Amino acid sequence: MKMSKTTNQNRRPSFTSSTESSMRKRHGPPPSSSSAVKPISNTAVMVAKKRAPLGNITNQKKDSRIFPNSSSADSAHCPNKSAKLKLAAPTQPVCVNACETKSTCEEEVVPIERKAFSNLCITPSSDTTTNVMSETENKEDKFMNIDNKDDADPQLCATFACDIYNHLRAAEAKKQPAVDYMATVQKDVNSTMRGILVDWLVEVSEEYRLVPETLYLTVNYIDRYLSGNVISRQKLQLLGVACMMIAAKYEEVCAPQVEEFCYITDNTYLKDEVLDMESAVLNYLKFEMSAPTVKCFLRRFSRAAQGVHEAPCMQLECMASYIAELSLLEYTMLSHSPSLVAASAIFLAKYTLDPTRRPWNSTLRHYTQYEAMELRGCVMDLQRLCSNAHVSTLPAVRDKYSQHKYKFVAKKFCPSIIPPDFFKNSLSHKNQGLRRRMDSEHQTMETFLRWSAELGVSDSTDPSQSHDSCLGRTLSVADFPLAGGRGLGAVRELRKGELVLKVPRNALLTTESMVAKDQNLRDSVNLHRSLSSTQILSVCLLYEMSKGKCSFWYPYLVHLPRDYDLLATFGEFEKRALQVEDAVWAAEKAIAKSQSEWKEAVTLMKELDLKPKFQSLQAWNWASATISSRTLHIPWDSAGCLCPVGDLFNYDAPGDDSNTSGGPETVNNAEEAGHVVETQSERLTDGGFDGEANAYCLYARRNYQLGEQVLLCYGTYTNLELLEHYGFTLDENSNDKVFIPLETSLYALASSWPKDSLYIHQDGKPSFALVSTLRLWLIPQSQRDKSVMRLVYAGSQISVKNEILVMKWVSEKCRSVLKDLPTSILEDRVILQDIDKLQDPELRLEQREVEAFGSEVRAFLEANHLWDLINGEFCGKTKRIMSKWRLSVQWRLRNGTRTFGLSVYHQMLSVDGEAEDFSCDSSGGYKSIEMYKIRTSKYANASIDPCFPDKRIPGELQADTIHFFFFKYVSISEFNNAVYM
Ligand SMILES: C[S@@+](CC[C@H](N)C(=O)[O-])C[C@H]1O[C@@H](n2cnc3c(N)ncnc32)[C@H](O)[C@@H]1O
Repeated sequence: MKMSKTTNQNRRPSFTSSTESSMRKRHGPPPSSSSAVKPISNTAVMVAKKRAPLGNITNQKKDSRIFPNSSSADSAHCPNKSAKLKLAAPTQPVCVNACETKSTCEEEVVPIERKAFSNLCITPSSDTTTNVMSETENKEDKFMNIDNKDDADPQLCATFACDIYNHLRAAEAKKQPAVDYMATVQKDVNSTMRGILVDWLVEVSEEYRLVPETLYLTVNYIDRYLSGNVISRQKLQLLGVACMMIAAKYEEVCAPQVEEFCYITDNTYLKDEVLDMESAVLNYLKFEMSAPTVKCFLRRFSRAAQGVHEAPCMQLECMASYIAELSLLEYTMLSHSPSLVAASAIFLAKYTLDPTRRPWNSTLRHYTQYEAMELRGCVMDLQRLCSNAHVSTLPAVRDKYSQHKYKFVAKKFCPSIIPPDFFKNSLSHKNQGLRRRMDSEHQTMETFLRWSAELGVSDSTDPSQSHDSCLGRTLSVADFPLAGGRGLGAVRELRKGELVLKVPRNALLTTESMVAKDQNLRDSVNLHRSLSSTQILSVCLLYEMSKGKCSFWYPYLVHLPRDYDLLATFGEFEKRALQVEDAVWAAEKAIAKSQSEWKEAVTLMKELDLKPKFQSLQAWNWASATISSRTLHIPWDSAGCLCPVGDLFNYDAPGDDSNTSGGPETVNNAEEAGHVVETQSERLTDGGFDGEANAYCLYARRNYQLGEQVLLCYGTYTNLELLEHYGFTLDENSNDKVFIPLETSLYALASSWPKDSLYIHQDGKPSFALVSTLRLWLIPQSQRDKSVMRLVYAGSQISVKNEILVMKWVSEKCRSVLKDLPTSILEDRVILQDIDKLQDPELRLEQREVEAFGSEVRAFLEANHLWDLINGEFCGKTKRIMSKWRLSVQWRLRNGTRTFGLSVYHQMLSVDGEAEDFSCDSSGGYKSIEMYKIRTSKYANASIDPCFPDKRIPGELQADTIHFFFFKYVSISEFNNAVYM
């Protein structure tokens, strides 16, 4: 993880620039003032009243009865309102706090002592510092009995809770509306109108301060009525108020009168009409007015989510209520039962408030009777609603929960990804082994963080705050399955440039610090100064490892990965699977280098009397990989240092302007302009050794939301380099380069540019040096005079003919490279899927799936004698080989896709370019092709571009636009059809 040699002082100013605008870009504008706290006043009431809820949809005339054009005179209405509002204060929940009786809850119950309240959201407490273990899988996941019979609160109905809850679960199916009534019953109304109605009712219930149960029951009555009665759009609002009136009579201590329901519709309906509708609803529902709504379940599940805390966690309750109320707006949510929506709302609320923790646990599983897996579909639907809430045209729920009294939960960021692992039922007896392992990892992590704190490692700038963990005020260890695995998450919002971690020099593992603690090591190392500093650090690391618990750094060392996926650790199969000559060669070189360095260092290891297992090549590979992937740069040793806690940051590639802060990230642009080649010192960094502080200081490279992973830029790397030094690749890596083999004479001609400047960019475009060299190479030698050379070095085209030759040549070259590779892009995708299937221990492969495996998968199974083990448990070694093989396929797929990109790009441009009359300009590169006409109908028909809704490409497009167009919006198969057919 080599950090830049750039000093902290050089880097810091770049972090101080304001990040407001970039945050806006990423997260949209801040909430408008309209979503801020709204005063409850008569004026506010009138705001609710005056809305014409279905107007947009029904195209009603302004004077239509259902959507009256309200006037300011209305505000004089309802003289008793304020008195009534006071009377109608929310009632306490009645029977919904169902709890379970002892008979059904006895298994596994752990006696609970009442604890002090602790908030569930991430707070800078030491509780939140060790999130590397999921909640369900660590020792804290003890089942908690939430039905304490001695509970003083009779409303909790502890004795009958279980029976009540079971009854509600059984009853919910009976009181459910049809899930498809819009399609099968209704003719004039649709789900959008229903949404508008519910949105308005949310506002009404807020203005009249009705209890939440009233709102939920209202919506239940509406849906049940609509399930069997066709209604016109003009009557939809009437149905809404009639249902709310019934629900209010059922739930409220002091329900609003019928006149008030007429008034709230701006007297659109007469009193008799409302009463008639009330009677129709009651008759249709056969006076069965109680129904288990989401709210019924939510109350109990929310209690289960909080365990046995004295005081409720308001933030969790508000968040879950917000999510559940959003579900009311959405007709399609009717397909989920209320208990499922309630459980899923709790799941998502917990996850939103603390994305670093597994939201589901044994207590929730027990009381909701849902496994995490069963919630998945519903949680995803709710997450979609939350993510879209800020752009929704139905703002009432969002506005309501943007208020202080609801803890502003609607303003909380809803993470877009939920780790699939969180839906796994990991407490089954099958996973006991895993759980034990995670328990122990959890404990050692706690020990490690405590040990680090004692050494002065801290994520707090306030030295007076002494804690028994070095984290918790700024960062927390967490698992990010899709972005590097174990890493560090933000436990609060972080500002760009903020110091997030400080690791004092005495905590760093360096050759110097290790030899300082061991005379024997120092003496031996001094005799082997011919070894490189990295070799010496490797030996010191192995030596330290061999000490086991006696090592000063033992708490740190136990957390190092046991194995790595760096190129040097690849076996023959994985190496060959890279397919591309350059990559295979890089792997061979890395393997050979590791071997030769090991051989050179063996003598020193022998002298140190290391146990044979620490002297082996395997141990050496481990030590070298540890150093390659985890060291940070320090000024006094080129091998770098191992930085406890600091090496838990995962990687973020430089290159995104909104993330970075000017300066070195312009490397690509510089290259484009011909000023090629970055140096190590130009690489981006987010920290460095600060001599004054005598500590390694790490800074936030951008703003972070609570719960987001905090990343570090280790430097600028292509995917092959990432694989070589760190053992992973990125799908979106703006620094990736693809090298296609070129003719020797071409390399000779390009001698003024370094060889590695002739490449294809991540977006499929050729590099400046490659285009320029080709332009020159493709004209006869006799014509390469001074004026031509000047044009070439200025980045300009030489002639139309020459330019087309360049395009054709590149296109052909790329296609022939792709053709020569053993597998196609499509096949690679299938191989990746097959590897995933093989790696999934929960998936049982059908015979026909196994038979359909392609030759590479078969060869792998053959080479590793795995045929008999399919659907069985692979051993650790096999799993490791498989993950390396997967990396190879992933790398070559990404590489091939870029080559394909270039091939297609040129193919397309040259086909049309040939027929066109275009003039060269001096802007250089392919920008000069901006006047190409895309007029062939085959391209126009192939277009599927949201930017051009009429599905036609406009007559003239800039080259960049064409490029963008083809790679972002047209799939490879569509493009194949368009271009090659
Ligand atoms: C300095 S360590 C980071 C912490 C590491 N994840 C851990 O658990 O200790 C670097 C290693 O993390 C993993 N890693 C870091 N960033 C990654 C990313 N963006 N994608 C995938 N893996 C990543 C790679 O295995 C890499 O070698």
